Amino acid sequence: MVNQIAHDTIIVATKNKGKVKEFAHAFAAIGKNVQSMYDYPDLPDVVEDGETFADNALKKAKTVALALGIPVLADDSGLCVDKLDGAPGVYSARYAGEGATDEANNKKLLDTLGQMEQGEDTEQPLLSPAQFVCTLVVYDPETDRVIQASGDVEGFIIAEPRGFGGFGYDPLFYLPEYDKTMAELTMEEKQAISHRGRALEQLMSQISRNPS
Ligand SMILES: O=c1nc[nH]c2c1ncn2[C@H]1C[C@H](O)[C@@H](COP(=O)(O)OP(=O)(O)OP(=O)(O)O)O1
Ligand SMILES: [Mg+2]
Repeated sequence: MVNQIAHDTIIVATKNKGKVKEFAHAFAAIGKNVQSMYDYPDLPDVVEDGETFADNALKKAKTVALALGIPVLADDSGLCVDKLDGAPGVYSARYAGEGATDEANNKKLLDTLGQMEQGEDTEQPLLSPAQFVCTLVVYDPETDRVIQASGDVEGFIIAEPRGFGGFGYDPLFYLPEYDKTMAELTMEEKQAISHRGRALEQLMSQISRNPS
């Protein structure tokens, strides 16, 4: 990548428009454009069958980088809920089934937690601790070099969605220190504290410490 950081355009192996917006915003700050898999319609599909975020991120970065012949960044991320023993985890995107919408995944999460709560003596429904987790991988097809970075953020799942920013599970992810959900933060605020923002910071510092 490191090569790639020298270029004006960063290619991100994603089809998630929410991620594309966040990366575009982050890289604009250092004068870089972002392209995604939508800019290269003939790319092969990537089956995300890894057991970890890192496995899937590497698979996405490598598949697209080998197809294009240049370094590529990929993001694999998800929501881990304590009460669900870390689920949906790497299955976050398809929690409610293959190709599920964010709305369907959010509904499934609330239904699942709601069912678990029946019979529980709880005053505060659904304040289940949870983490967002993100692993970023850059793969350079010329050198076979891999750079990996991760980030996470702690919060709580709330019973009613709040806010219209962000994407995915953001409206259900409550941050007590802000008294807001992730979907009620501005993009700058989200970036400063999110799993993706933290992973990106770690990635950039690795690259600046170890350029090639
Ligand atoms: O900041 C976030 N705010 C809310 N939800 C989030 C976030 N970050 C990941 N998530 C959720 C969305 C999706 O359900 C799953 C990611 O799955 P993941 O496979 O990495 O991404 P994806 O399939 O949407 O796009 P792609 O693989 O093309 O990058 O975790
Ligand atoms: Mg995916």
